Amino acid sequence: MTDHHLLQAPEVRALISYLDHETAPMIVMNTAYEILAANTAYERQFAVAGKPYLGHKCYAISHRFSVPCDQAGEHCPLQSALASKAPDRVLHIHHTPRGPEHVDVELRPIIDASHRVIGFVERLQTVRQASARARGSGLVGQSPAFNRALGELQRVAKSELPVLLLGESGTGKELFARALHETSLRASGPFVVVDCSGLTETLFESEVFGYEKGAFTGALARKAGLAETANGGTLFLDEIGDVPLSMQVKLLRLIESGTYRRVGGLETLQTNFRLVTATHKPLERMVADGQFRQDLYYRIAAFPLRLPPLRERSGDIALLVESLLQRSGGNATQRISPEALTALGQYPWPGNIRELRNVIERARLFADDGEIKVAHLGLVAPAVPHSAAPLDAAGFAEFARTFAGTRKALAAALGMSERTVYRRLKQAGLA
Ligand SMILES: Nc1ncnc2c1ncn2[C@@H]1O[C@H](COP(=O)(O)OP(=O)(O)OP(=O)(O)O)[C@@H](O)[C@H]1O
Repeated sequence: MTDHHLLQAPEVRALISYLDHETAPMIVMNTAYEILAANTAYERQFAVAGKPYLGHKCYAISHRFSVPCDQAGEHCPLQSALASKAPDRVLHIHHTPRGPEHVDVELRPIIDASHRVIGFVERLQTVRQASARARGSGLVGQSPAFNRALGELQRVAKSELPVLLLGESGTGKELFARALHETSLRASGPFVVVDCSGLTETLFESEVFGYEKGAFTGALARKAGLAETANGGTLFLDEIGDVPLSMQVKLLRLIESGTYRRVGGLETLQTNFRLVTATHKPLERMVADGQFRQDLYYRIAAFPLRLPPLRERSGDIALLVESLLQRSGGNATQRISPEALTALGQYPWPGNIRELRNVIERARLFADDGEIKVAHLGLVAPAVPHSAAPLDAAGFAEFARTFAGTRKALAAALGMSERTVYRRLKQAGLA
């Protein structure tokens, strides 16, 4: 059902031959969502052998949907480009010959002489800084909450705007900061991390600004500060909310003018970095309470990017667990039982991914037969909330037999009273 009329228009044929020399994968579509043409880069990266795509709907090819994205709960760039007659951009997960991948999609309408949209050119760019498949390192995720954060990261990365990452502890702020750097135009420059928590005023100053020989006892040689090391790259100030008030003014000057002085030095030095900061603290409230300078706050908060806590992206837990199991230091053949995965999905994760990592690393030590079971997780309530289907006698006995904690912990994990647990243990012949 290819739109031959459009395809044969000389302008479109010229366009197709032009696109073929583009290094980015590109396709031409009509307003009925059908792929009319693709360039060589698309063919190479996205075409599946033996699976034709010409004349097929974009949503069927890229998403295996039977309806357009907007009817499947996702944003459809074609719909909005059609309505606005202007380009639209979105981050989607596409099926590729390699499996699901994050793809940055930009769609431009082709408009005819009477101002009608007659087709589109779509440019697809695979996002390499995050994976929608299990991977032993780096950012992984594919839940809507994760995709939203990643989409924002893609938007801001290529600008020079300072980014403020907001998220609870263990939500991956450092990984996001690194991904931002790697996506930015400074990717070939250094990525320098300063952990501002627990640094005293003097330590902060000498770490960030460096010092001259003899600036203080023990300063035996001149030392470059991290602001200097970050020249040409990205400076990531983690836990910016912990920077002492007295240091905030020096930091502000550094950020505003790129100038600073080493401790004990007279010379004003110049550096040039992209600033990324992160905090789990309520900075706005700290500004209101006088604990954080307002001018510094405005300076760093140009682009606040909220990282979702794990409980808002529980759809990613299986993917994260699989990724953690691929990490070195353990037995790569280990698996997780479906029940254990369900229990992980119901736990609230106050410590986020860091806590998940610790739970999995600990559980691996107990999984003698290669399978991580609920009891190995050591989760305390509400791992199995009251709303979950009650365990039958066999399920209860299996759970109780393999549970590593005390009877009290068992009761908590099952959301039962200790008396009920005792009664059921007796019934199962376990007490
Ligand atoms: N999306 C993700 N995919 C894979 N691993 C992740 C992801 N997010 C976080 N992690 C892992 O979780 C752990 C915590 O991440 P990270 O240190 O970046 O968190 P953080 O928010 O900076 O924590 P804190 O605020 O406590 O410093 C790390 O082991 C990291 O590799």
